[in-house]
Parts: sequence; C-alpha cells; structure tokens
Amino acid sequence: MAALSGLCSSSPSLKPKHDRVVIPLFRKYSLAFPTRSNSCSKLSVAGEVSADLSKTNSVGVLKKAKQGGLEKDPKALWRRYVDWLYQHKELGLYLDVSRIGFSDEFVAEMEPRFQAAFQAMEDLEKGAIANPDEGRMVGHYWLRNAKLAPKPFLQVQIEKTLDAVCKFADDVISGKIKPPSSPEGRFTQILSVGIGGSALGPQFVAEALAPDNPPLKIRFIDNTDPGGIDHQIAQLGPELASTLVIVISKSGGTPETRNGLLEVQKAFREAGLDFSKQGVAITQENSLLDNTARIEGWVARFPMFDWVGGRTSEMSAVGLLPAALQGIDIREMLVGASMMDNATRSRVLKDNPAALLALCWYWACDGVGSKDMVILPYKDSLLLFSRYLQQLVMESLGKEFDLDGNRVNQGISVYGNKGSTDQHAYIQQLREGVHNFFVTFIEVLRDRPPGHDWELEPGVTCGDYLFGMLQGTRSALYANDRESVTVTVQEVTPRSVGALVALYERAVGLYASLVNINAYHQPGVEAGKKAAGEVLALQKRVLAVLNEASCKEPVEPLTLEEVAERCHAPEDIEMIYKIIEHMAANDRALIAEGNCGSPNSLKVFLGECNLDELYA
Ligand SMILES: O=P(O)(O)OC[C@H]1O[C@H](O)[C@H](O)[C@@H](O)[C@@H]1O
Repeated sequence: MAALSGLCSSSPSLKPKHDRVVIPLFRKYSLAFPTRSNSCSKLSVAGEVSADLSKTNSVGVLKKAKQGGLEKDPKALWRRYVDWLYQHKELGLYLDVSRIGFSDEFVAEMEPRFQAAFQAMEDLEKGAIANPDEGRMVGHYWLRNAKLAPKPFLQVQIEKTLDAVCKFADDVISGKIKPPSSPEGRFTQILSVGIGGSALGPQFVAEALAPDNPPLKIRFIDNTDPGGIDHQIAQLGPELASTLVIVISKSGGTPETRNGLLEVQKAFREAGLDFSKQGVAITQENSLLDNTARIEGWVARFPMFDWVGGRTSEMSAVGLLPAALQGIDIREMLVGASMMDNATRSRVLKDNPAALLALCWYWACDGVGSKDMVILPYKDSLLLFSRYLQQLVMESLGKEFDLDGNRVNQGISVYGNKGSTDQHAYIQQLREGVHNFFVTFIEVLRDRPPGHDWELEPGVTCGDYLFGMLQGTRSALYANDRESVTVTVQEVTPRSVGALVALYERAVGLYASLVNINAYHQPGVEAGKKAAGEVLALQKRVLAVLNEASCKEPVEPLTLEEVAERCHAPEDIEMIYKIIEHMAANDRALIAEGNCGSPNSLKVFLGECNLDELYA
C-alpha cells in the first residue's frame, strides 16, 4: 500500500485527513482514488480487503464532517432545508437535499471537481467522443432538442424519426395501419420484445403513464424464459391477430431478444398468422434485426442511433414508439426532459438539481459506492422507477477501472419499490439494521385528479395517509442518522416523467466525471454473455457424445466421467453435470441409473438416436 500515500500529492488542499475505515470483506477493494488529476499515479493493487479513505478519498473534509453527525436542531434544520431547497418553477419539481449531511466545507472542496464535470458534460453535448473505449459520441441529450446535435444530418435524423414515430402511432391508433386478419380491424395490443435498455424505459413509462384504457395495451417479453414467453402469448390468446410486435434491440443481435422473436414468430405460424404484417423493428441500421425486418418486409422499421446507449434510449424511438401507441403524449415527455436538460446545464451547483444529486451521492457513498441508493416513490405508478434506475446507475457507474486505468471498482447499488408498501417489508432494517444505504424519496403532491377526492375519516383522505407515511418514514430514518434526498413533483405526467429521466441521466453523467469513470460503456456485461456461449457450445459436444453412445446397439448409457472424457473436457465435469441435469428435467436426456441428487451414481443416454447428426 506504500504507493498509495503518494496519491494526488501535488494537490495540497486535498490532503488526506481521514481515519481508516474498514470495508466489508466481500467488497474486495483495491482502490486508487478516483480523480481527474494527472498527478495521481496509476495503480492497480488487487486483493486489498480494506480501504483507507485517508488515502483513497481526497475530499479531506468528508469523513471528519461525517463523524460530527447530522444536524438535529429543528431550527437549524429548517434553515438548511430552506437554504438548499431547489425548485424548478415551470416543472413544479423540488429537490430537498437537507437530509444529507454534507458541510459547506465539503461543497467548497468539491467545487473544482464539479466545474470539471460541467466542462466534460458540455464537451459531451458538443459531440466529443465521451465514450472513449467504444470511440462513440454520447448524444441522448440531443434527442429532446435536435438543434443541439453537433451536425446538421444528426438533427435531420432525430426530427425525421420523431415525425415518423408520431405518424406511425397515429396511423395505427386510427386503424389506417391495421392487421390483416383481426376481427377488430385494428391493432389492440403491443407485444414488446427487448431486454435491458430496450425494455426497462418502456416498462417504466407504461406503468407510470399509460391511461386506464389505452388505445393499445402493452405486454413485454424481456427474457429467454420459455415459461414467461408462453405466458405472454397465452394471455394474448386470439388477440395475437391484433397484436403489433415491436422488437427492440440496439445491436440487433442480443440472444434473449432473438429468442423472443423466434418464439413469437412460431406462435404466429401456429395461429396461421403472417408475422411480417404485424412486426416492427427498432434497431441500428444494417443490424441483423434490421436486415431481417427489411428482407421479410415487416410493417415498419425505426432507427436506433449509434450515439444513444441502451440505458439512455427512453427518448429515442425505443421509448417513444411504445409510449405513443399507448396514447401517451411523447412530445410532452420530450418537453419535460428538455426543460430539465436546460436546468441541469447550470454551472452553479445550487441551481443544478442533477449536480445536487451527484453531490449527495458522493457524500453519502464516500465517492466509492459505500452505501446503496434506496429509491422509494410514494406512488404506485412509479413502481418501476427503481428498476429503471438500477440499470441507468449501476451499468453506468459500476466499473472496474477509471479513465486513467486505475482499478477502482466503482458503482452505487440501487434498489427499492414503492412506499408505503415497502414500509411493511424492509424499512425495519433501514431504520434499525445495517447502515449501508441512503434513501431517495419521490413525492407526488397531487393524489387524485381534481374533484375525485373524499375524506375517509374527518379531515383525512387516503392520500393524506400516503403523505403521512412518507414524511413519517423520512423523519424516523433521519432521527436514526439515516440520510435521504426527496424529489417532489406535482403529478405523474409525461412532462414530469421526462424531467425525472433527464434529471437522473445527467446526475449519473456528472457523478461519473466526479469519480473519473466512463459511464457509457459496459465491458463487464460481455463476460457473462461469453461464458453463456461457452456453456451452449459444451452442451452441443455433450449431445454429440450422448448421441453416439445412444446410437449403439445396445444403447450405452454413460457416466458423467465418461461424458466428460469423451468431450475432452474433464475439467468441465461440473458444468457437464448441470447440462445433463437440465436436459433430464426437460426430457431431453434419460437417466438409466442413479439420480441427479448423487452425481456419481448417474448413467444417462438419449431417448432417440439421431443418425444424421452422427454421420454429419
Ligand atoms: O438493445 P440491445 O442491443 O439488445 O441491448 C440490450 C442490453 O444488452 C446488454 O446487456 C447491455 O449491457 C445493455 O446496456 C443493453 O441495454
């Protein structure tokens, strides 16, 4: 660890002042403090199990001030509330950061970092290669204000796509574009097939904003789980004939999405329906999906742009088309996002709600993700906000290396559902148990549309209870030194949802700058995909070996050792066991002897011999 003490030594104001803090063993830390300063030496010290904030976190006042505890004097707290309350008048959005304990000194020390983050954000918006690993521009902010796009052809692309989305949605809703063989004579259902960034935004927005009786109802296939897929198709029943299938994949090659598509196409064939007359693709030009849709003559294709990442694609065709088809005012979503974008371009920390959020995150998580972010919207329709944010925050910030190549293992964990429901589940632990989180309350002031409220006891409505639960939980947590942020909106509308999406997109971008990581790539996702590919390749070898033995006269059941040996993969015996266990559970391998609970007893064979494959 000796080299660590030299970190950032050229920056005297950022000298370490902290005590050693022990990080739980499972968080295998090997930290070099995230900073933009070139004076920091490049370090990669794997295997450490404790992190020394004094050496890894150059914000000197952070730990010291934290030891002082949170402000508890009601008058001082009220002053802090008023002093720091952020308000976006036009959006009717407030951000209260008073229950996060940062000090003025901390804010002052963070100021230069914020100025650097604002500059990085400005460069990004002007078209800099903000995703250096992939050599890509990052342009989701242009989607809600095309004039900001750095090249005229990008502007045209954005505007043309938006017009095409609106027109297509209008034509589908009006019945001008209709399915060939539906008794209703118009599309009534959407089946969205996509995963990750190609599902989470549309799911969140559908839950938040779809009217009670949308012109088209939406369902999702967002996995390669056959049971889940069958369930969605079964629920559609005869309405499959009036279902618009939207296949969404930026890359156009994600296996789960491809599988979903193949399964849905099979269901169409079995129902005697022509899929191409009901299929829509949203993907990058010339991707596998795009080419399939073009060659098969699907109803429509919409572009995904290279410079929009999946997790920030809600305001592209990915989010806008499904929303428009459900009758959601997508131009209002864009207005809300654009207004928030304007506000979050401010270089004055107190006037910039995204910067305030990033400040709170940094403070609460010590700039190293030491606490989890619990998202608690007190509104049923915002249930999926935490799930949406999970990808946005964790895929963006959860990085092994910083931009200078230091191993930092950054990130902030996100979870949550909704209040007051969660008060009856895990808030007990938040109040009294392990102190490893901070809360974000999302408060919605309007309970019901005007004229619909009633008092279920004198002076008290159902919504008053919800309000009371939020305020009570916030106070109870704070009284026990649990910090929280509160975001308040007037109503859940397309505008406020657009604003929330934009607020968090920018907060993530700014925070990424503060900790010096690339928020726009996801190299870690590849490892799991690659390993899955290897498992499927091994399965093919296992099948070939079992097939050969099963084609013998008499059939030769094999032990796991024999299968592994014949696959030339003795080191993969555990995976071979798992493959056989899965095949046996699905009647694709038969057990001659023993059972899966005692692997050494097993002898297996295939029910059928495939001679074609044997002699292929
Ligand atoms: O839209 P697709 O290319 O199908 O990608 C879907 C998802 O795949 C990967 O797992 C990425 O990590 C996600 O960021 C992405 O949203």
